[in-house]
Amino acid sequence: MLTNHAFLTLPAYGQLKAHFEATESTHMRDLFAQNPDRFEQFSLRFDDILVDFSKNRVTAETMTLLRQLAEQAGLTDAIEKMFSGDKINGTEGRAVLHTALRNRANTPVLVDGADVMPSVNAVLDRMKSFTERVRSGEWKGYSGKAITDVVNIGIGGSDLGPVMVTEALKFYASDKLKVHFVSNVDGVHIYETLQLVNPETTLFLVASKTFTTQETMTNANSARQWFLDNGGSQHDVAKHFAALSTNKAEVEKFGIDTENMFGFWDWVGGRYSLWSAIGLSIALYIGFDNFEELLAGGHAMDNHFRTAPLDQNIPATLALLGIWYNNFYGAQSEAILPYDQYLHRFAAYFQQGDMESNGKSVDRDGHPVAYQTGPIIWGEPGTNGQHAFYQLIHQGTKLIPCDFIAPAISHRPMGDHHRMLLSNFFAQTEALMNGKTEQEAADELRKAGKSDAEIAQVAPFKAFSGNRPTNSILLKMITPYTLGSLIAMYEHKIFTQGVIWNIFSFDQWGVELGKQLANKILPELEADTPVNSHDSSTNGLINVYKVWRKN
Ligand SMILES: O=P(O)(O)OC[C@H]1O[C@H](O)[C@H](O)[C@@H](O)[C@@H]1O
Repeated sequence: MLTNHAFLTLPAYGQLKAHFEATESTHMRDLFAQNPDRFEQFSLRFDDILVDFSKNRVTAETMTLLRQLAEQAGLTDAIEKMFSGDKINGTEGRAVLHTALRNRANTPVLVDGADVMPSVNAVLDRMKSFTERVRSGEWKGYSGKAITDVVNIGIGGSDLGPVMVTEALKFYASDKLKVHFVSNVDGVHIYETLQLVNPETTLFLVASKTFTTQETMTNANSARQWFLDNGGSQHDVAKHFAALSTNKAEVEKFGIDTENMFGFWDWVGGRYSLWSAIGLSIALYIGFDNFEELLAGGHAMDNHFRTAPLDQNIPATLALLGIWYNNFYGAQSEAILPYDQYLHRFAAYFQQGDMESNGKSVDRDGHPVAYQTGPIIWGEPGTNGQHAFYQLIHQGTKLIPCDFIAPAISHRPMGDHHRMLLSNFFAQTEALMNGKTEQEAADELRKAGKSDAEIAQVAPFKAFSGNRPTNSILLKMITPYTLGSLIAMYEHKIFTQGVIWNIFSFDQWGVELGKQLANKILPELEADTPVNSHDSSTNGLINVYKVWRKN
């Protein structure tokens, strides 16, 4: 278990508060003017990843105090506890070991005294041979044809990771095998997906840690029914359905041959599970060697996080910067802005990763917290975002720290596209930092021949305050390896923040209440008689629905 502490009474917290008050009005423009080494001083490199955090509202003193905060919160000890299988998921009494799934060094990792690595390796071996059989065409559908389409049925952590990674690594995909993802319980999702595939050549992966999730089981049942209605027999199900789960009993009950079950363990959190059997759709799509590269990249970042001193530690640095804005500047959200179309689901993926982990308001002692915890995570790929919501980031009243992410080399070099894309990346972070004074805006208008009256009228609207913080994360290329490192980097950032806020990052009780109520409401929707057991709004909505559905 993690050691508890009171975040607000850590000595560094008080010092940071005073430091914040003393430096809040400092403009980054001045910090850059005063310190020509700012880029060298405030950037870190790891393999082919450069993290430039110099465009933040920090000085060397800020970073020192933030690192003290991490030390006082027991970060070093907490990291060791996570990696060595302590039950740091306190409310569920579980270890947190997604790092063991990508432990390519194969050193023993103990849970309750037993090394988990032999089981991890055994599942990886089975995933490998299955992947190779399907990709080579050796695995046949019921009519003797090779598999052409994989449909992953899962939701939350059993969907978002595979979706994000298969999109991000599309360049590495085989053109013989397509992947599709069905998550929403809205029948439209499975309906539209089934329009695209043929039962003879489709493999369904039912991905669910618990194998009890309503959406996934409903979609899996509909997929099986469609398969049986369109030429497949009960006997053929074994050739077309595999399960990715921790729950063998439920897999058997559903009727999937446990030969086709790829297991994992309760110490893998759903939102950290793409490294486990849940990643089978990734392996099938990009090949097992590439899946192993993804694991290797994650493992390399694990080693960095575990061993690098705090002033060199990339995930810890990003976490501390997040805390600086979240807890001192009162920032409510963080934007993740990938300048890479293949990373278009990256922000959505870390929406779950971060918000489900650190969206907590009770500390590890069970007391309500008196400070802000996890931020709202959102974002869209550049340059689309620039033409939609960047206005507010540049000139709105809210402070929104942004992570800009881009590869230096595009997998699809097309004319001048990539240079244009990157010129936008660099320009945006520069503009957000520097801004434009009203005087500069007025000078530009004067040069353009505007009258004094026009200038006085328009210049205030053309000024940019600047001083808006960004991290620039530049990768040489988005390869399976660098993507693995990038994902692990954010995972450990989230972990670090949870440790400092003294909250449990690996449970998600907040998703339960809505599920329970939906289960209560579902049977009420069957009858045509009106309901009156809820509040007037819920009753009113249900009763109008009951009337309207008849037309
Ligand atoms: O993989 P499953 O057991 O089907 O769970 C799928 C999802 O269910 C819940 O909503 C949890 O909050 C998520 O963390 C989880 O990823």
